[in-house]
Amino acid sequence: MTANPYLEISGLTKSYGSGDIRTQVLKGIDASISKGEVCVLFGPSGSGKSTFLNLVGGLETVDGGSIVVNGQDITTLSGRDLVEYRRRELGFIFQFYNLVPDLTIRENIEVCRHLAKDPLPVDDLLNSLGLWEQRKKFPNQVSGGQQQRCSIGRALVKNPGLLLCDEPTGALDYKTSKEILALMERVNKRYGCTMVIVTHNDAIKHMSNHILRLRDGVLVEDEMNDSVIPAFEIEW
Ligand SMILES: Nc1ncnc2c1ncn2[C@@H]1O[C@H](COP(=O)(O)OP(=O)(O)OP(=O)(O)O)[C@@H](O)[C@H]1O
Repeated sequence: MTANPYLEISGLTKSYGSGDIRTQVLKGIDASISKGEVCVLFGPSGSGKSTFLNLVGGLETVDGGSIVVNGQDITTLSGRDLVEYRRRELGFIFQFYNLVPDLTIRENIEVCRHLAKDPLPVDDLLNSLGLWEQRKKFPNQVSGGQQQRCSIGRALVKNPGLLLCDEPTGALDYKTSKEILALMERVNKRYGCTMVIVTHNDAIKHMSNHILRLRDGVLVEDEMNDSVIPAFEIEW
């Protein structure tokens, strides 16, 4: 167990369906993630990675177990409290950017600012994400990598404690993927947010402090990595 965990998961279970077609997707997961860690979650297709992320993100309800985030068991929350948890504590980054096409890059980031009590300054974010020159453009006028930078900005502007990333480089080419990973590394250092990254890309483990691996709904690997390699030096 990690001392002073930021995210502590105990006995987490989840199934879908009912009767004969009931599938047990998560079969009792225990995991502890410290504040500021970059944690990567691997596993074959169908092993339960997205389900895990959705439960931690409060997007789905658990069958059993607890998910304590920053001292609060989110499995006991409902309605407004759950909305408040997602607003206050979480940023989501997905494979597809889901930007609003009619808003500029700057506006796509700004639109989430009012959700937070203590948002980050947008100009500062645009600069640290390398988007200052693109700030007045619309999503279809910038590259895929720049759109992903913008979606990272949208997740970050709320100043979340926890960034949940589902295949953040899945739609990007090799060079752009490395740039985005390097950016996430800088973001983690600069803003101190804890990251959980779901990916199929095994190379990402080298830039992570903590490696989790699911197989068929069971956690089969839970290792700390003491020799983190900067994203730009990783080859795959
Ligand atoms: N809403 C749902 N209803 C029924 N079954 C579901 C639902 N969501 C996920 N599943 C099933 O749960 C299992 C785990 O799915 P999940 O998406 O968590 O896996 P994953 O490891 O993220 O896979 P991938 O790498 O392909 O995205 C799969 O068998 C999937 O079909």
